[in-house]
Amino acid sequence: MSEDNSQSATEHAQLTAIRNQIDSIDKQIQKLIGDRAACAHQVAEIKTQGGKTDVVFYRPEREAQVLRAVKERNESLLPDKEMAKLFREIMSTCLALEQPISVAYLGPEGSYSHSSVIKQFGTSAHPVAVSSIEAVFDAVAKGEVNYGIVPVENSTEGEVKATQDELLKSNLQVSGELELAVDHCLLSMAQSGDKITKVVAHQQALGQCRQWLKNNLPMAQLEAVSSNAAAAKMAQEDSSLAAIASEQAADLYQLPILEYHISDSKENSTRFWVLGREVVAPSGEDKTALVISIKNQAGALLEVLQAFADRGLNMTRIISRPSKSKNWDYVFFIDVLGHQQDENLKAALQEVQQHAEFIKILGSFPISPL
Ligand SMILES: O=C(O)C(=O)C[C@]1(C(=O)O)C=C[C@@H](O)C=C1
Repeated sequence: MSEDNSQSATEHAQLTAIRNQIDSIDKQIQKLIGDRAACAHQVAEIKTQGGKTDVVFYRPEREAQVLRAVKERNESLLPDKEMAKLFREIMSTCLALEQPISVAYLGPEGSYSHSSVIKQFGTSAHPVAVSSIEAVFDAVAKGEVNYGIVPVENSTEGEVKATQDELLKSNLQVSGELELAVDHCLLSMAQSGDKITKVVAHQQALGQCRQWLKNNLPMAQLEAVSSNAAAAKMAQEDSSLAAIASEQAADLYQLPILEYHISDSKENSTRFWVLGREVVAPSGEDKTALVISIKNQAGALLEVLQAFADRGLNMTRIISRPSKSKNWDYVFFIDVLGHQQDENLKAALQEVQQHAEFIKILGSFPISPL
């Protein structure tokens, strides 16, 4: 036997041994996942006992606690977030066993909103594409879907005005929050960059990759289209085109990724909110979103801010928007750490009420562990 062969025989024996170990571990994992699913089934029976019909199966506060615990006890070679993602998927299938969950998002398929549905609910949820942010609110309010997901704020572009304006009118609850890295890729059927004559993408994506395009595809024409997902569809049919879109869009439209991470700012990310019809219980690490209009008197806004500051409550965001009821009249959207059932936040909100003409709690929800 040559040295090479003997080496590969040793390697073969080593691989066989470790693969046997993997097989045995997989068997145990499978058995335990099956046991976990049986528990979820029992949870559903408990939730529906006595013939209850208005049952809430999805419990974001519990999911956040499970995922935080997974990250906390992780001592493996896998990063905390990757380990949490695996459990995100396990819970997604367990929840689907209790009740299939439908989630409306701003389509088309392959958009960043679509990715946010999968990140928050896992792949067992049913994403339902609708054509506007207003339509997401509508679908949840009418009970056509269980939940909705809307973009709230982009790290480079700022707040999403349509979402803020709908929140002001709506009676829905903000039930969750997640942040999604907006990491653009260049997708094309072309064999190489020099075969690309045109780059298609949503105007915003073209803007976010302007420098990269100038440096790497200086000769290509740039064309703005309705969405990045629509651009991916076009690139699928014409190999002289390249689209800017997400890795998920590449998967969906079966387009090769010629280049990853082409955004000029590597930190570009969007925050999304989950919209539901139920109030979410405290998870231990929560945030509360509210909207207020203040009395037209000197120092009223300062009094509001003071009510939070006096109690050591961390305000993570404040933005103003026209109230739309009177010219030059504004409302303030405020995010503060804590749950509306926490004693100190409750007291702060009562004090805020004294200085506000109007106050609406949009919801308390878990800070995302993902
Ligand atoms: O604890 C519950 O209420 C469950 O329904 C179980 C479970 C899980 O798989 O852990 C599933 C779905 C919920 O969103 C939260 C948790």
